[in-house]
Amino acid sequence: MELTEVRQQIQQTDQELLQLLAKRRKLALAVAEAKISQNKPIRDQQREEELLLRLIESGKTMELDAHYVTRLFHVIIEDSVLQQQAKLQGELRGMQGPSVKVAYLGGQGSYSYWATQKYFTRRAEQIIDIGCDSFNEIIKAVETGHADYAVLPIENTSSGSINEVYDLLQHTRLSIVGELTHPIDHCVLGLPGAALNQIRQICAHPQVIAQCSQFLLGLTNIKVEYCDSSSDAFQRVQQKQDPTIVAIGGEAGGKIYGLEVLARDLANQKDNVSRFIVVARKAISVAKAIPAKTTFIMFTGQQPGALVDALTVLKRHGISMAKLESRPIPGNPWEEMFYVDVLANAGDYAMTRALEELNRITKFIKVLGCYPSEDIQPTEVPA
Ligand SMILES: C=C(O[C@@H]1C=C(C(=O)O)C=C[C@H]1O)C(=O)O
Repeated sequence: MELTEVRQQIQQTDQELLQLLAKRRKLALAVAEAKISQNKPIRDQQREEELLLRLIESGKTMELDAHYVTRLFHVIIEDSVLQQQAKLQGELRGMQGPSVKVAYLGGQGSYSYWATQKYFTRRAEQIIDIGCDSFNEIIKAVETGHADYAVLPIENTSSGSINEVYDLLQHTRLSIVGELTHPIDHCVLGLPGAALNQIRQICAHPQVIAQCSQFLLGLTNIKVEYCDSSSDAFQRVQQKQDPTIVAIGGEAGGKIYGLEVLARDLANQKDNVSRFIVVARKAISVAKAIPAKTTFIMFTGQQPGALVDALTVLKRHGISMAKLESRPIPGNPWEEMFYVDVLANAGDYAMTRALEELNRITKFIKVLGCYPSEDIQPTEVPA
């Protein structure tokens, strides 16, 4: 067969795959409706396990190996669960009418830009993206009504918590209404013709520098220029037109600015993933059929055992903690505000009781938001 002919057949097959994926998505939404009327949880891992085992067996008869089949269906099932969750929350393609205005760090091509697209594509027909130069400006954009939502990075597997964002959350009346994780693949990006052994200057956001610290330690005589965002770094490299100046950022983002990859996989951790939060002026309540997270901040005072007592309240109510972070309280040297993420719905009986008790024993407590958990752990099946 001729190359062009085979390629045509591949194209036709891919088109059929897309149609089948779209059909499967629609069916998953029909399942969500049935679950809503029967008051059933969205996720059913037993069903997922049965389905995966059946597909693996059937794949073997077609010379498709188990690993390949499992990987593909993890992605498909994750999408299906997230579509169903968005539907149940009443957010699917109509979060606030047809379009949403979203504030985020940088411009087109920054990591926050991709996270914004990923989160809101499911939820709105049109995203009006409002790029900002700082986290402070992002918060202000939503507070003043200039934007409906903000997307903010809160932690990263290589560099840990993003303190600036934690500190801003202490002083805003905005609520956390969503979360998402997004893989962050750092690359060195330069003008066409640039070479890795000739670079003299690197432009990058300070968070990116922190996440690639080990790679940067191996370089000598290179100036590092801090930028407001990865897209700001790309823009600077594009404007300077000097092949010895490069940026660090994501490949897809760099492409928008005509930059090419000179090196990849720069992050200290192999799995470099950022968690983003979505904030809005109005808090939401999360449907019971969806796994929820609640984030609150508390000041316990410094008496012996104060934090243990607070955490014991969670333990007594059977509430699991996903994260505990402490940050200084401005104006009160050496006193700390604790940030707590728990795997619970703020509207549940146990959580309401726990919050009431915490209210009594702490000096200050505030719920920053309750939101659907988008951390869909894949169902593993025996090999
Ligand atoms: C579609 C369903 O909902 C979820 C998604 C599944 C899927 O995409 O196959 C399977 C089980 C559930 O976790 C279902 O329950 O059938």
